[in-house]
Amino acid sequence: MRISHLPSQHSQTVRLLQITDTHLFADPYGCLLGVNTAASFQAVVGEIQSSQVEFDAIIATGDISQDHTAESYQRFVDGIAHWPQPCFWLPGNHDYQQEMQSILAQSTLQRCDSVLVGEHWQLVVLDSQVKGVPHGRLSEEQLSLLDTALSTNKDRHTLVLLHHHPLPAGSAWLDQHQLHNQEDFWAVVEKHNNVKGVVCGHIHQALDTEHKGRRVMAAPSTCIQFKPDSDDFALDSTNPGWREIELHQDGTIITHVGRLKGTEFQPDMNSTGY
Ligand SMILES: Nc1ncnc2c1ncn2[C@@H]1O[C@@H]2COP(=O)(O)O[C@H]2[C@H]1O
Ligand SMILES: [Fe+2]
Repeated sequence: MRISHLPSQHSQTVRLLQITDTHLFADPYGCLLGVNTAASFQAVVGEIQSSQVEFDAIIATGDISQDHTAESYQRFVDGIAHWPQPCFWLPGNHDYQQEMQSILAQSTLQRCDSVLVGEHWQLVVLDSQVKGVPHGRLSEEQLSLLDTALSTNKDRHTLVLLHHHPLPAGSAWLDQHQLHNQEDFWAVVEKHNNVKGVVCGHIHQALDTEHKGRRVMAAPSTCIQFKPDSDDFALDSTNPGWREIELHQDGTIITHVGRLKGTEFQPDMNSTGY
């Protein structure tokens, strides 16, 4: 297992910044359904800076690239390069692992399975990608990695990260692309009492709910947003954004979503998919 450490900083509380579904292209003018994804990503990074969001690490929960190019991954690296904090990342369905592994291994970026966070927490960072299809699945290896991390560090509160949503989000078109073996995932989680939260990307919308007694959160994409509770593909006019997650030493999670202001990154609302 690839294990990283994130020492706790000034206080015992650890603050994470979730950035997800950037869908970047090699082309700086590359657009997804009318939104220039490089520009919206840069705007989100700029807004996080100007609103002085404080965080100890970034978690990038997949779909970093839309075109699988090394340049698109480099664009992500460059976009966060001014931040000295580490970035822990995992692959989404749109990612190309070979390029990811080589480009996202620079400076502060790390692909690891588990992060021991301060004295009280751990992150388990899972790969739910099934090559070439939008839905997710956790392999036996990933399920066993989760099980091992949870039992080895049973005294640490745990936040599990994966790209695909491990519960129905409430939109039929999107739920066909959810984590397909979610019963297997929850069976492992339910064996242990230290999982305090699960964080995913993929659904391009904010979510903060409870499932099987555990907190489940997702963040807006830095580009286009999907309309909640729509059985057919539909975009939402809410702005690109991010999620901030505070991990407290007693196991409490405090979280909120930040978004851009204005109307610069409105997608083509009549799009029917991509
Ligand atoms: N109209 C559609 N119907 C079903 N799936 C779609 C449609 N448009 C896009 N998708 C896929 O659904 C995925 C959901 O989010 P992704 O960013 O992974 O990428 C999306 C596409 O792979
Ligand atoms: Fe996505």
